[in-house]
Amino acid sequence: MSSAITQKSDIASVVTEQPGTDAQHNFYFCGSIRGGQQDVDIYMQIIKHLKTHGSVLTEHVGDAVHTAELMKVRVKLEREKGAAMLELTDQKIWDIDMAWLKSSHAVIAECTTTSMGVGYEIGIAESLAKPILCLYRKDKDVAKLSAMITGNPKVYVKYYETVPEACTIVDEFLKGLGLGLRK
Ligand SMILES: O=c1[nH]c(=O)n([C@H]2C[C@H](O)[C@@H](COP(=O)(O)O)O2)cc1CO
Repeated sequence: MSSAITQKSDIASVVTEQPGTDAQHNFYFCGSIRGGQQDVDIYMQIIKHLKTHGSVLTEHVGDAVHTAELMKVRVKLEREKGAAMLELTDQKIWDIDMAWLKSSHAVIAECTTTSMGVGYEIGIAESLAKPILCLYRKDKDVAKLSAMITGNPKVYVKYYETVPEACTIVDEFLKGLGLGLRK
C-alpha cells in the first residue's frame, strides 16, 4: 500500500474519517511489532478473517513488509535528521493509533508475543470501555501471559491452538457483542 509508511500518511484524514456507520464495524487488531514479529503470519490470517466482519483499522500489524519499511524509514531519519525527528514519527504513530482505538467497536489482541505496545493498547482500550478479546497460543507457555491480562475481568482471554480455532473464537466474541456479520 502506498500510504504504508506513515500508516495512512496523513493524520488529519484519519481523524476526520468517521468510521462506524451503521453498516460498518471497525476493529482494532493488536499484535507485536517491536516486541518481535515472529507471529506476523498468524496476525495476517486473523486480520484477514476479521475483515469478513468489518474494517480492520490496524491492518499494517499483519504486514511484515510494511513494518520493515517503516523501520528502514526510522533508521534513515535517525541518520539524517536525528532523534527529534524520530520522536515526531513515533508521536504520529501514537496519535493515529489512539484515534483508531477511540473509533473502534472492539479490540482483538494476539498476545502470544510479549509486546509493551499491545499491553498499553489493551489498557487504553479498557479505559475507553471497549470490548477486548485477547488470544494466546496454547503451545506457548501460558503462564507467561501477564496477570494484568489474565486477572482482568474486563478482558476476555481465550487460548487457541490453530488459526481456524482463533477465527472461531473471534466469531463467537463478535456474535456475543452483536457485531459479527457471519453466522
Ligand atoms: O509502528 C508501529 N505501529 C503501530 O501501530 N504500533 C502499535 C500497533 C501494535 O498493536 C502495537 C505493537 O507494539 P510494539 O511495537 O511495542 O510491539 O503498537 C506499534 C508500532 C511500533 O512500536
